[in-house]
Formats: sequence, structure tokens, C-alpha cells
Amino acid sequence: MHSKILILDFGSQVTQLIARRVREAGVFSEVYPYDVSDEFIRNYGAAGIILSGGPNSVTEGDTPRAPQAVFEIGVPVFGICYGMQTMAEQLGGKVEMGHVREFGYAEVRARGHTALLKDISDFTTPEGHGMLKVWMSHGDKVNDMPPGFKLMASTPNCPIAGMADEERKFYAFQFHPEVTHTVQGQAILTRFVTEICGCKQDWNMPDYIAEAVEAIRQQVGSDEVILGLSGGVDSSVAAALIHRAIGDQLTCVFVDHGLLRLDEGKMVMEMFANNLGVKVIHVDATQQFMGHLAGVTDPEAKRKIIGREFVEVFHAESDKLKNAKWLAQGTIYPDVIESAGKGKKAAHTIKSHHNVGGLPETLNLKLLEPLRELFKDEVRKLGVALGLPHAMVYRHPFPGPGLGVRILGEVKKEFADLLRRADAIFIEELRNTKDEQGQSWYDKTSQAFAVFLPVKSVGVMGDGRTYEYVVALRAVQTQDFMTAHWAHLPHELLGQVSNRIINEVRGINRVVYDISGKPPATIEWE
Ligand SMILES: Nc1ncnc2c1ncn2[C@@H]1O[C@H](COP(=O)(O)OP(=O)(O)OP(=O)(O)O)[C@@H](O)[C@H]1O
Ligand SMILES: O=c1[nH]c(=O)c2[nH+]cn([C@@H]3O[C@H](COP(=O)(O)O)[C@@H](O)[C@H]3O)c2[nH]1
Ligand SMILES: NC(=O)CC[C@H](N)C(=O)O
Ligand SMILES: [Mg+2]
Repeated sequence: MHSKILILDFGSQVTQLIARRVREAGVFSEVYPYDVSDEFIRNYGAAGIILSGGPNSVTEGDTPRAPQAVFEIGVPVFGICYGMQTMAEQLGGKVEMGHVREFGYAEVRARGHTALLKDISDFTTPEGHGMLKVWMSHGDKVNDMPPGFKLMASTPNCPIAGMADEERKFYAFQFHPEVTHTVQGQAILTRFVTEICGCKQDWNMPDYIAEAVEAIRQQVGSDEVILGLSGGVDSSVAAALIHRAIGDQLTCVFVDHGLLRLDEGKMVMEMFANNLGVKVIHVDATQQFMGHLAGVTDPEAKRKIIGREFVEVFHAESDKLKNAKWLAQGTIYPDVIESAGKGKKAAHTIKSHHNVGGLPETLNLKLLEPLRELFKDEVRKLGVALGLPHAMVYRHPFPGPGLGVRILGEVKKEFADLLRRADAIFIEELRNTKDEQGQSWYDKTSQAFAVFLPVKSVGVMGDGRTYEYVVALRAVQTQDFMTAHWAHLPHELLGQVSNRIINEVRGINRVVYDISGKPPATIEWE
């Protein structure tokens, strides 16, 4: 049995990051909603409990509180932001609605020489104070500490930015150690779970796989599962994991909508059907997709058509199976955060992701989403541990609607064929570079591709006049795809790509490079 950390979620946008940091420390953890019962807390067997942040204010009645048992069962407790505020309130301290709200970077003075912070700091002031560079996001603050607590950290705006009752091993911070902007955040959480809670650092990817496999078997029983396999990272890793769990009960459906990259279909079939022994149905739905897309120029209309036709195909394929009760998806945590955010804040829809998530009721399939707690880089590590080739796991993401959102305006087969070839040249040239560390520009960019512009311009080739189409190259660097910088590719490389495309792809006589960031542009052009 692993020792385990219980994380109680008060609704923060970044709760899963806490779980991720604990995983990175090699310790097992699970996230539960804050309102589990006292009995649950007593029986769970946690080596320590972490209380997350959250959008509410403890100064208002009827807002979330931790089960009282959290503070009674004698295990260490770590409060973060709202978690600190409710800890203070529940143990007899005082929280006030702040007059100054603090969002973003702050420097915090570490105080009190606690077991948690000893020798952790980012720099020392001339007066000899240890300082931490942290990330804050709060309005309320603790004004009086509960009995038994001493001051652990402070800022000018927030005199009680950290507090500790070392007797009971209760620790709390107003800032967020789980985000990477808090430089020592991982060190602080690692120390909490190892030295303060006494957990062994014995939890690793093979254990994760074993537990996920067991959970999938429990959930699915003897039912059949279908999975939309794109050849992208997420659905490939999901397929490998589910296949490990239930073998032939899994059927993957790979849809070729005629808008895939060059040789994509061949590659996916070889990899999965031939090398990994996974059952894959290759559906050539080119006619169906292209037929419905004919004459349609509006980007949202195109996306909706593609989403609808995907569902049609999955529907038809699941009907052919005897006992298909589940639709598996490669949904990962950022997808979950984004959709929750949309529900709460009524944000504008910038793009309708084709997402199989918006499935019609009539499909009558339950969802199986074994990756929904993981971040992209963790999914990649999982893929490698499952034996998928490095090159597949570290591919750039490719959107479900494929070249459909990279051919501006009406999608035509002729355009898709030109774009596929231009794109393959760009990617090949990126892969062929190498810096001193042995990294290629493909590795150093997060996503790179060509875009087809259905406008013609005049050129001169071999003394003859040409009047042909334009291709735009796009390459971006990003952590989370929510914001992105355009990649500063070397001019020689761009020149080489441009030369090859114009020389090798008849029909293209001009290549341009996209130098827009996100925001204000988006990564895809439609
Ligand atoms: N051509 C396709 N055939 C079948 N399913 C698809 C296809 N394209 C996309 N999907 C489904 O849509 C889901 C979402 O696509 P998305 O691009 O976000 O993930 P991915 O393709 O698995 O990974 P990546 O982000 O690396 O491209 C996929 O997990 C897959 O289930
Ligand atoms: O599976 C997907 N279905 C979609 O409909 C879709 N639209 C955009 N993307 C990918 O999402 C990331 C952000 O893209 P944007 O900046 O263009 O919104 C980039 O990685 C895009 O490739 C999609 N992925
Ligand atoms: N990030 C948080 O947990 C915020 C806590 C609380 N809602 C505040 O604004 O102070
Ligand atoms: Mg994809």
C-alpha cells in the first residue's frame, strides 16, 4: 500500500496542479470535493490533507468549509489560499474581505524558522531575510491567526501570508505553491508530503498504469468500448492504456475525412494494427465529409459540419458492434478546465472545437476518459511508459478538423492535396535541423504547419509568368496552447522551406511566414 495524500477541492482553477506536484514528488494523491463527510475523512487513511483554493469568500455565510474531522484526526494539513482562509476561520482565527486585491507576482518574507520552510528561499535581503518569489491570487486575507499558530510568511500587503501550528503540523499559505510561477513551490510541497507527512517517494508511472488499468477493468466489465483514434497524442495514449486493460474489448475507429496529413492513415494503421495489435477500423469517409463541405466557406459552419459527421461515423460503427456500451476519449485535464470555465463564466465561443464531447443523447454510449486528470506532458510520459514510440508521443498536436481549418474558405480536394505536400516539406525541414544540444526545430516548436490561402498572385518561373496560390507557414511556441509566441525560425531555414515548396509543389508560387502571436491571433487560422 502506498501512503496517500488527500486533496480537498474548493473549486480552484488550479486544484489539479496540486495533485500533479504531489505526483511529481513521487507520492500518490487523490482529489475529492470539499464536502465529503467526516466519516469519509476518518476512514480514508490519508497521510496528510491539502485544502485547495477556491472562488468563494469565507467571510460570507454558507460558503464551503472543510469537514471538521480534517483537523481532528491527527494528520498534517496544508491550506492554500481559500484553504488557508477556511482553516483560519474554522480554528478560531479571523478572515476579512481585503481592500487590496493581489493578483500575480509577489515577494514573500519567510519567517518563524518552520520545519516546512527551513532553508527554502529564492534570495536573501541585505538584512538577512529569506525571501520567496510567489504567485498570489486573492482578495480576502487572514487578519488574526487561530490560537496555537505562528507567523510563517508575510508581505507588506498581506502581513499573514503564511501561518503554522507546528505542534499539530498545520501549515497554510495565502500564495499558491502549486503554480510554476512560485519558484520554490515544488520544493515546499515535496517537503510537506515527505518530511512533514512522512510519505515514501514510491509512486511512479508503472504504478499509475497498474492502477489505471485496474480502474478501467472495474468500470467496463465485459462491455465493448469504441475509441476515436486520430493518431494524435491523446487518443493514441488512451488507446494504448485501454488496450492494456481490456484487450480485444476495445475497437478503435480511425476516421479519414480526407483532411489528414500526408501518409497519416498509413502511419496510424501500421502503428496500431500491425505493431501494437490493437483492433482499428479505418473508415474512409472522404466522400461523406467533402460532400457536406462543398460550397461552405464560413469557418464555424465548417467546424460544425465536421463535428457532426464525426459523430455520424462513430454512431454507424458502434451500431455494428454487438455490445458497445462505451465511447472512450483522450480528454485531458486542460480540456476539462476549459469546458468548466466556459460553463461558469459564459465566455465567448472563439472556436467550436470539433470535440466528440458534444455527443447527441441518441448515441447511448457512456464516456470512458482515463486521461482526464493528466496534463499533456504527463500523458506523453505515460505513452512512453506504455511502449509507444517516442516520435509518436512527441508529435505536435493536430486538430480533429484537420486541414479543414487550414484551408481558408471552401475546402476542395485540389487544395488539400497541395497543402498536404507543402506541409510535409515544412515538417521534414524542421526535423532535419539540429542545434548543439541535438534538438531540432521540430522539437523546439510546439506546433508547426502550413496553411493554404485560396488567393493567387503573380510570379515568374523559368522566364514564364505564373499565377498561383499562396501558402503560409505557421510555427508557435507555447506551454498550454492558450497563449503562444510565433517561433523565431532562422531565415535560412525559412528560405530553404520556401524554395522547396515553390519548386516541388506545382500550383504554389509564393510562401509567407505568419508572425502573429496568440492573442490576438489564434494558432489555427480558422
Ligand atoms: N480522424 C479522427 N478519427 C477518429 N477520431 C478522431 C479523429 N480526429 C480526432 N478524433 C477524436 O477527437 C479527439 C480530440 O482530438 P484532439 O486533437 O484534441 O486529440 P488527439 O488527436 O488525440 O491528440 P493531439 O492533441 O495530440 O492531436 C481525439 O482524442 C479523438 O478521439
Ligand atoms: O482537436 C481539436 N479540435 C479542434 O476543433 C481544434 N481547433 C483548434 N485546435 C487545437 O487547439 C490549439 C489551440 O488552437 P487555436 O489557438 O487555433 O484555438 C491548437 O493546438 C489547435 O491545433 C483543435 N483541436
Ligand atoms: N485563490 C483563492 O483561493 C481565492 C480565495 C478567496 N476567494 C479570495 O479571493 O481571497
Ligand atoms: Mg488531434
